[in-house]
Amino acid sequence: MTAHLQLAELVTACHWIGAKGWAPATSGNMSMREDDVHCLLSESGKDKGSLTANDFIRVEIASNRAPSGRKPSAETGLHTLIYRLFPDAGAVLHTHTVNSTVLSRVEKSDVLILQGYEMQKSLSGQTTHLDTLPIAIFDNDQDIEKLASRIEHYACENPLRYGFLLRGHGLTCWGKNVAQARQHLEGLEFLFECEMQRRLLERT
Ligand SMILES: CSCCC(=O)C(=O)COP(=O)(O)O
Ligand SMILES: [Zn+2]
Repeated sequence: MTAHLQLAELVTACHWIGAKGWAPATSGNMSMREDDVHCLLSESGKDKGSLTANDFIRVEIASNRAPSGRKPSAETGLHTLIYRLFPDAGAVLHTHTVNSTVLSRVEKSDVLILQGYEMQKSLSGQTTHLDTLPIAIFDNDQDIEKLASRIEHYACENPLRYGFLLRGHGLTCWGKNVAQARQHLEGLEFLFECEMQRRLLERT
C-alpha cells in the first residue's frame, strides 16, 4: 500500500480513537513509517480525534529531526525508537485510556501479565488463551529521551511485542501497518478492561 493510502488509514484510525474517547483533551499521538528514513508523526497539542493528513509531520527516524521546523509530538522519541528497534513496525498508536492509566498504577511490578483470555488471539501470532502474555510497564518520565533509553535497554534483554504501558500515562502499541496497530490497540484495550474488572471482582 502506498504511503498516501496508509496516511488516509491513519487519519481514519485517529478519528476512531477520538470517538472511543481514548485520546481525551489533546492526549495521544500517532505515526506511520513513510520510508526507510522518515516517519509521519501527529503534530503536538492537537485534538487527535479530528486530525487531517496535514496534521502529520515528517520526522527523521534516526535523529528525531523535523525538517519542516513544525513541532511533532512531545513523544516523538518513543515512536522513532520503535521504528529503529522493529524494522517490521509500520505504525504506532499511543492512547490515554482510563484502563491503561489505572492498571499500570495498580500493577506495581514492571509487567502486566495477561493470561486465560481468548482475546489474546487478537494479537498477531498468539494462538491460545493458555499462553502468558507479558506487557511491559515503564515508569513515566517527562524526559522522553531518558524514557526511550530505558525502553531501549529493556528491549535489548527482553522480548517486547505489541506495545508497552507507561505508568499512570497510557499505552503505546504498534503493528506492521495501520490496520494491525489498530487491531493490537483494540485487542489490548479489551484485555485491559477485562483485567480491571477481574481484579475489582476478585478483590475479596
Ligand atoms: C494532554 S496529554 C500530555 C502529553 C501526552 O502525554 C500526549 O500523549 C500528547 O502529547 P503530544 O505532544 O503528542 O500532543
Ligand atoms: Zn501521552
